Amino acid sequence: MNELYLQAEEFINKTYKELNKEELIPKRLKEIEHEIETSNHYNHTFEELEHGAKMAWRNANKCIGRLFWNTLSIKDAREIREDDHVFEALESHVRYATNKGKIRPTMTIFAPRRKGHTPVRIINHQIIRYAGYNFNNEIIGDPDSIPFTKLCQSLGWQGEGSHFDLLPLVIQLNDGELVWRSLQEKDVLQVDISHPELPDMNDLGLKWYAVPIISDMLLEIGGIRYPAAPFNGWYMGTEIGARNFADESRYNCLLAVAETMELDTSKASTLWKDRALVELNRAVLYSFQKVGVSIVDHHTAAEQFKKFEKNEQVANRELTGTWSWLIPPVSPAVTHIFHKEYNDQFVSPNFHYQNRIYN
Ligand code: HEM
Ligand SMILES: N=C(Nc1cccc(CNC[C@@H]2CCCN2)c1)c1cccs1
Repeated sequence: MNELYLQAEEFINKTYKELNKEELIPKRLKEIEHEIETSNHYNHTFEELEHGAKMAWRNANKCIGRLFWNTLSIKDAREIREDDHVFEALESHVRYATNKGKIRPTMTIFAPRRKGHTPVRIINHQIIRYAGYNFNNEIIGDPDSIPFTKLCQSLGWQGEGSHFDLLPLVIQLNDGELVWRSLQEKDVLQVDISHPELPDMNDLGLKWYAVPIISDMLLEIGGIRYPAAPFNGWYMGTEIGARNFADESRYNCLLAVAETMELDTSKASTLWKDRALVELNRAVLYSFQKVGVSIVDHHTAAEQFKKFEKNEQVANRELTGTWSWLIPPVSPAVTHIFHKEYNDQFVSPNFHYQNRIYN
């Protein structure tokens, strides 16, 4: 029996049951069987695409934000074939998702792989991200972006060399040459980081973008693979405050924060790193909330995840998760997640990593 048909059958049965449309299953499976026989492919209806994308989020084992899986907004971009229209769809995604700060979880889905070809690929890791440079061992910007920044420069893009240069969009159509275009600054909401009690924190000149939009993962639904399906939610504060700003291999700010707090950094046992980390994370949450940009603290996120666990039990679905990714990087053991185990099994529909064409 055809492997693609088996995956389609499993997806249709599960989906139409969840949508209370079981009576339509036999007819739909006949249509799909015929389509696969004649073209070794089948096309999802918008409803199948929409629910499949929501199921993929629900099955994302590393995601603590899954309580809201059923609220995902889907933009159908499967008919887009020209680079100008791809760029327009991405800029439209940024504006729609940003929503002046009241972030809307959104996914734009471009054409699926067919006959070994990839109609659209987005090369960026995230739609909005800062450049990274290594000027003779002087590191500027986000070190994580150094390889992609070099690729952009090789395509003719030039940054200003600041710590927060917005990277351009880079796409590939039909496995062809790379095409790039800069985002419009006015579309990119960014938040200046200040502290509720420590005024000197402003002098660090820190800021971050409001909307994280992952654009390099492949979405698989019922055996059909969508290599370009950028998706966004809102940030959990620790992603910015405990990783992007604090990792030594990222913006490496902890010592600078400790110095503005006039902490004793002479020995580890003063726990100066922990005190700087907490205040930096408080500053991130305070700054986003002050300007009305959606963000969640790691305690609230863990409580929401607990509600998700309960909902899945009531829905009679096996919960799957990746413990090491679900625990937050700040105070993990004060969340319930730390104290339980999770079944890290893969369930389709889901997301997959895919090869990076730069390094
Ligand atoms: C709505 C707010 C959301 C929050 C607060 C949230 C939070 C997170 C966090 C903190 C991570 C770990 C990221 C890291 O440590 O680098 C994560 C991973 C992930 N999330 Fe969510 N998420 C949200 C929405 C979404 C949406 C809308 C999708 C897709 C439709 C999604 C899919 C994923 C996936 C696939 C991963 C794993 C990424 C990887 O393997 O690198 N999340 N999420
Ligand atoms: N809040 C978010 N964070 C998030 C989710 C998935 C993946 C990522 C990026 N993870 C990889 C980064 C890059 C180095 C280590 N972490 C961030 C969301 C991004 C898109 C939807 S929600």
